[in-house]
Amino acid sequence: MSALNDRIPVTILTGFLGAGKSTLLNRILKDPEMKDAAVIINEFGDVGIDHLLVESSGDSIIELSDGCLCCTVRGELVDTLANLMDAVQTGRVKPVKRVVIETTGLADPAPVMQAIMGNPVIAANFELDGVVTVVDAVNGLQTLDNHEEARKQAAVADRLIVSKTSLAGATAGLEQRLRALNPRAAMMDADSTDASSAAVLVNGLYDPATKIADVGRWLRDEDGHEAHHHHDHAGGHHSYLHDHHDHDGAHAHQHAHDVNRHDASIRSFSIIEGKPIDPMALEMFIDLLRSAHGENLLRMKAIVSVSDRPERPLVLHGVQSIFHPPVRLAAWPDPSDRRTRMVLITKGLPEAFVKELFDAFLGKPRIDRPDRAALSDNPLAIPGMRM
Ligand SMILES: Nc1nc2c(ncn2[C@@H]2O[C@H](COP(=O)(O)OP(=O)(O)OP(=O)(O)O)[C@@H](O)[C@H]2O)c(=O)[nH]1
Repeated sequence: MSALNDRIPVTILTGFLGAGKSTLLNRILKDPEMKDAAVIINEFGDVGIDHLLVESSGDSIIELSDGCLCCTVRGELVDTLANLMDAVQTGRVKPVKRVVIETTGLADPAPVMQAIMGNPVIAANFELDGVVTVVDAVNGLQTLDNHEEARKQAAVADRLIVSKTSLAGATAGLEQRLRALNPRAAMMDADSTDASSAAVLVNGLYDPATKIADVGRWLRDEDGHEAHHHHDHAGGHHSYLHDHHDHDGAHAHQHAHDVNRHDASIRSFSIIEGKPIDPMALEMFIDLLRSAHGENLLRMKAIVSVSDRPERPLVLHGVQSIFHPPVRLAAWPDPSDRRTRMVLITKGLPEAFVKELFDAFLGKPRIDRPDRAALSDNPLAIPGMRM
């Protein structure tokens, strides 16, 4: 076990769904100071996409396999940090100077923070250096109104990074709201050089006393919480150093659902398609989803095989009603898997509904379902589905 002053600094990078965490992380990882950093990504859903899109130069991305919505993955994070320490100490991986943990957008940050500060074995080897929270200037105010997790993410931050300012109008209202939640955090624009250098991760030992009083309470509450929160993950596992799992099989989760953690109407699911998709059908599907159901679509992330250029996949990002410009990758990140994979997080928008819509646009025949033309004429009408 290392001496306390050798502890590895850990930064938690958080922010609500689609705020721009991975975008910021990709920029920061280009800083030479990040050469010996390990990155832990906690991704929602049963199909990992983030690890394909975060560009790390070394073998340093650890994917927490299961960001299932009703779990905090605290136990898995503790195991991962312990295994990382073991791998460093036994020389299986090169020394690590810093760890960055990118949480899911729905994460309550308190249990993640407590996993580092409250576990004696972890706290002997790692120290929480700071929390960096990304807040999206376009959806930020509404998200803070609607989601407690987002308010907590902002309140615990040492640095508040406001993203997408070029897409938003005035940000004074958002800044005021953030100041009320967190009077002392440094606030910066995601486009600034300060935000994209490794220095943004360096803060000094985390100090809850610099935050609003609620923060200390959340952390104390969290200390007692784990004892009551039971997981039994049939597929519970983590991987590291690019040893990514295939998540396509059915994920059998059995755990006591903690209803206080998340809004029960929030669901995550994925769509996988083996055949390349006609670009027109894709555009119509996305357009309908965005325009008719955008407010229930908290997040959509996809890597798509499009029939016009199947060798160059398209990456799509939807955040509520905003779809960011799609990006064509030069090649498939993992050439052995060229399937379209879409991960969605919805609120009150059933999985079956979205899948039927997708199948209809793909022209997959089924007798009891309207075809693409009928859906485009009347987007809300799906027989048997009441929204
Ligand atoms: N214009 C603009 N777009 C941005 C900015 N930051 C992020 N985006 C876009 O927003 C979308 C989502 O960004 P991500 O970095 O994947 O967001 P995230 O917070 O990691 O998303 P989750 O992990 O799913 O919660 C992408 O299409 C980005 O290109 C920004 O500062 N300006």
